[in-house]
Amino acid sequence: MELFTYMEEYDYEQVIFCQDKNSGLKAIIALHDTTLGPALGGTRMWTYDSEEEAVIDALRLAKGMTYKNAAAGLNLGGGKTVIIGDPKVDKNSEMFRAFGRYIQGLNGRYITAEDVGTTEHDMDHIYMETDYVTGISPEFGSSGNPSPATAYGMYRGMKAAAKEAFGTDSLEGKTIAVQGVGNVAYHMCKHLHEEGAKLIVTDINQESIDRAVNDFGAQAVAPDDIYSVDCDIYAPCALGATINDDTIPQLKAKAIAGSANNQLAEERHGDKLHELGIVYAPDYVINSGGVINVADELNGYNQERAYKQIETIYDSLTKIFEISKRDNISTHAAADRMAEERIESVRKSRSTFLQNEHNIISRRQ
Ligand SMILES: NC(=O)c1ccc[n+]([C@@H]2O[C@H](COP(=O)([O-])OP(=O)(O)OC[C@H]3O[C@@H](n4cnc5c(N)ncnc54)[C@H](O)[C@@H]3O)[C@@H](O)[C@H]2O)c1
Ligand SMILES: CC(C)C[C@H](N)C(=O)O
Repeated sequence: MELFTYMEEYDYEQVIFCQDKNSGLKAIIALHDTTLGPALGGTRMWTYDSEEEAVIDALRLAKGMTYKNAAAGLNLGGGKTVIIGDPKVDKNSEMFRAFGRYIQGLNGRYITAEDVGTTEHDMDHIYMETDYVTGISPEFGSSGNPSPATAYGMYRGMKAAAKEAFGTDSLEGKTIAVQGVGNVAYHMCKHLHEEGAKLIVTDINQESIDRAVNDFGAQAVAPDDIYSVDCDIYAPCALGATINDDTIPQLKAKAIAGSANNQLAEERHGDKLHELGIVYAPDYVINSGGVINVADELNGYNQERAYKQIETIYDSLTKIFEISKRDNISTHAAADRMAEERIESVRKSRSTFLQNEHNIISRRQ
């Protein structure tokens, strides 16, 4: 891969490779755009087939965070980390402490939190070395694991998508096909079950399936069958790129509303959904509840304030659906436009030189 060519094409600021032989740490921090403020984005730990695949994942996820934070109205830029390794066998506390020291070295340009494969406990180890970490244990005054907040935003966003697709935002009696019932989707399913939705779930982890079947009476299907099940809403909540040339023709759902980052394999798949009249809730808008929640820590965490802001995901999606209809563009293009306009207007308003620029981190003390 021609790394600088890729960085230039999508306008990335910086990529940092971190290695620590003692703990086995191999991490890639990608910083996409810090116009709005320091980059806030989670740390993913995953087994990648190649180093190139890991770099591309970090880059794609970091760009997604720029758009997510901008669309959510946060004064934060976009970045993300991937740690190469199997979270079940390769983790140790030294690894996260070593990683924390690399974050500290960035002096506030990057703030991290959880993502797939990392936990509140891992964030606590990072916190031993740096302040630039959120989603640590609540006893440190933090908001804790962001998954329940992401799930609540997902639930609100799914209602907005239902309103657009079916004319009512009630999910009672609706059939929702959930791919991946991990941290976020489990909490999301709880809200959906309480409202009377029917759930069809899949996962590659049998324990996660059993939990959803036992707790919510969900019907379980094999991983490859989730795309073609009879349902009203498809919720991709595992990893990215599951909306692609193979899966779109199989979908029976009228709406897509899931938590996974980078759901569209390519932008053209979002256009295809628009053509087919499938309501797509752009991933980085509907799944922004977690980042809204951890970002609130930078002001001294207040759950009521954070959840009030998470509620606005419903309105943001409604606005995106309106723009999509008005301008006959896909919903992901409408969301991108909203995020880019915000970044541009702030970029223009920040042209004046300041010796000591104020930013959100200065409020943290
Ligand atoms: N945790 C958050 O607050 C948050 C916030 C925003 C976005 N997201 C995104 O949402 C997604 C889920 O996050 P999470 O924290 O719940 O992660 P998680 O690891 O707890 O859950 C993911 C689940 O997907 C399953 N899975 C993986 N590959 C699969 C496949 N091919 N088919 C079926 N199931 C599969 C895993 O076994 C796991 O149970 C990720 O893409 C993450 O980046 C998470
Ligand atoms: C809580 C956030 C900082 C990170 C989260 N995994 C996301 O993708 O939004």
